[in-house]
Amino acid sequence: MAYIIGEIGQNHNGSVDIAKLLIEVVSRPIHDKLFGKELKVMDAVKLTKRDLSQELSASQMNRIYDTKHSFGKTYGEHRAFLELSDEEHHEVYQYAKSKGLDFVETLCAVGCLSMLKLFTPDKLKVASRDLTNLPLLAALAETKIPIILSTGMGGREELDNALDEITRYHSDVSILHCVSEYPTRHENVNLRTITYLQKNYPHFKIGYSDHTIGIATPIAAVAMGAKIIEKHITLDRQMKGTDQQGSLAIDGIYRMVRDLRNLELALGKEKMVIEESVKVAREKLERSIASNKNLKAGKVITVEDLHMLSPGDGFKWADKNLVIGKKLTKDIPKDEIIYKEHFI
Ligand SMILES: C=C(OP(=O)(O)O)C(=O)O
Repeated sequence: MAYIIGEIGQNHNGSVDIAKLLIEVVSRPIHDKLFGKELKVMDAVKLTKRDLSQELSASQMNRIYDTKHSFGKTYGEHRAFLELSDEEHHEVYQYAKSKGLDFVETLCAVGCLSMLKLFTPDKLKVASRDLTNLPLLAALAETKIPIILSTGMGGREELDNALDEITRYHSDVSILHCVSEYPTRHENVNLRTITYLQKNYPHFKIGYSDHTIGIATPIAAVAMGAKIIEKHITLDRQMKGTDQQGSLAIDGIYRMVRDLRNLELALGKEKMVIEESVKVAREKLERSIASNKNLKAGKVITVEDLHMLSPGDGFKWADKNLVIGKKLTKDIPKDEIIYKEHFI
């Protein structure tokens, strides 16, 4: 089953309570009315930690940021408002674990590793923008915590360099196909890259980090064999914040997980099998050899006497030679199935 990560990112709007509320919601199992079963929603939630001293150029940090989504007068103030402290990350981690969820953390700079003194996330995520940040990759890999690597801005060369760096320390690495376009238009998603990654990186788990609107693309990614799905989640798509509108709210999260889990069940086996469950329909609806006219006892059956009718519990046409040439032991009216006990 695919491992589903709910990316909270900055949709907590700087509030531990909002992060906890989201975790509370995605840790509640959903009851699938159609199939009468309970489904676990997310396997993990994810937060992102930035070190603002290692984030942006001074001019970018000091630029006026005056939009309806801004939480500060400058972009730097806005970012600072959205940043949770190490202790707050720890609190959210503990809450997620208490709710039975894994906790994944994107660490955006070497300075962020201080957080690991407080707790150990289940996995570390490398955001697409840091695929080429080899010093950061080395520092993350040195912790020996499993790594999930996103590739939304890179190609083969960048990915190979990143893997070379990380695998100097360990090889518990998963690779996520991703397109860093927000939101990603469907024509740019290139889901077939998942197949490319599966073929070219067979020793790594391949997944997909989604930025499209809606739920079709992550579900299709699972159909293509993605083993990890990351999707942005929010309490309400109308909330203040640049990422809220492109994220899935509760209803969408539930639908995605329900459809994705049902799809996994539906993928089933590769060979052609006649399932037990089909047998009822098969007996009722398939065709059997039947009389196409009134046939008298003693008649030797010929191909001209036969056609095919339902139900399907008699002879198949492929077995017609078991019937043709046999002598009827009783009258068979027109349009009746001819069974074994009707002839010798
Ligand atoms: C931006 C992130 O990831 P991705 O590149 O997969 O969107 C992240 O993990 O913070």
